[in-house]
Amino acid sequence: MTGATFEEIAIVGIGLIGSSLARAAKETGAASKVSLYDRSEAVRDTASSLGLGDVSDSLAETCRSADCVLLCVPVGAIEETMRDIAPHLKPGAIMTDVGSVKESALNAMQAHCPAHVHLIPGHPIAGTEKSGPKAGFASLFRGAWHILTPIPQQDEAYNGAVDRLAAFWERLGARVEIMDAARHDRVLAITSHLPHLIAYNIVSTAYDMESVGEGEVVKYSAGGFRDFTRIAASDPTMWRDVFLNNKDAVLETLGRFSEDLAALQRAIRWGDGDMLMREFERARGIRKAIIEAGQDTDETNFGRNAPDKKD
Ligand SMILES: NC(=O)C1=CN([C@@H]2O[C@H](COP(=O)(O)OP(=O)(O)OC[C@H]3O[C@@H](n4cnc5c(N)ncnc54)[C@H](O)[C@@H]3O)[C@@H](O)[C@H]2O)C=CC1
Ligand SMILES: O=C(O)C(=O)Cc1ccc(O)cc1
Repeated sequence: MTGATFEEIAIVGIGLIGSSLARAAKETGAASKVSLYDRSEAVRDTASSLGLGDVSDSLAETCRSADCVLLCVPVGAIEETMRDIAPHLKPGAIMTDVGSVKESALNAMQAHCPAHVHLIPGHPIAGTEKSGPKAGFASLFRGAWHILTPIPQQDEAYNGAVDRLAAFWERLGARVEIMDAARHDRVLAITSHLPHLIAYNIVSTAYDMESVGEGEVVKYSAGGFRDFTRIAASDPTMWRDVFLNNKDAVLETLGRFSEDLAALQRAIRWGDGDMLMREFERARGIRKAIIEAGQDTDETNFGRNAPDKKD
């Protein structure tokens, strides 16, 4: 495609996602100008030295002439950041975010977003356990889903803005899906949020086992446990905010999970091998379906396509 989708984008929050966006927008030509802001001076300095775009120490300056502002901060910081950005947005601009929870993000942004701006929340289903500007990379969104949760029943100009934002993400290589915010939160509770909670919990249990020393856990950790430790290395602030902001859906999913886990516990106790076989075979089927749907290629597998950099 020739010509940028947006003349100028502003990225607020230059961590893993914000810096990946900056790199991808430049590499694909989706934006002619990339303006960046982070509240941390150290992060701004790193972003400048990495050449990610025009880094400013003024949030107002960063957002003033942007056609699209992308909020890439932890979910718990969305409301205050939106409040600070609001007076500086130009009429007709698109305001979006990348938060992992969508209903609370929508409410937080809607509370402050001016009427002359098109508010379209979004969430890239792509990431890694790393954080910070050095951890980002341009191919992160390639082949991954990007979910947009627009406000229903808006006018034609709004719908046009949704199409434009979708075109931007597609230019970065993402596949765009439109979804209701509450539904997004229920789906992600089981496919992303609960797996992270389980990972944090299994690592914590291993730490606390009196009968197995920490050294042995590190030394003999087999594939399964190692995979959990990767996920449990994710940013604590980000995940605290996810759980506090998707409380209802996570608690409901956790309830079902605990019941199913108790059933497996029972099957082990009573030697019910048939039940274990039934459950394990069904789980294998889901894995097969994910592979067949092309969701576990090198392009889309979380983290696997990340350059192995320390942050
Ligand atoms: N890490 C991941 O794998 C994914 C994260 N997300 C979402 O993306 C968002 C950002 O996550 P990451 O990039 O991983 O985090 P990160 O920790 O790498 O970066 C966040 C950045 O936001 C900055 N920040 C915090 N509060 C701010 C504020 N008030 N004003 C300006 N900057 C502020 C921090 O200084 C930091 O540089 C989160 O909402 C997260 O839920 C979405 C998909 C994947
Ligand atoms: O690293 C992993 O395994 C992930 O699950 C990445 C991830 C984290 C949070 C999101 O909202 C989306 C993707």
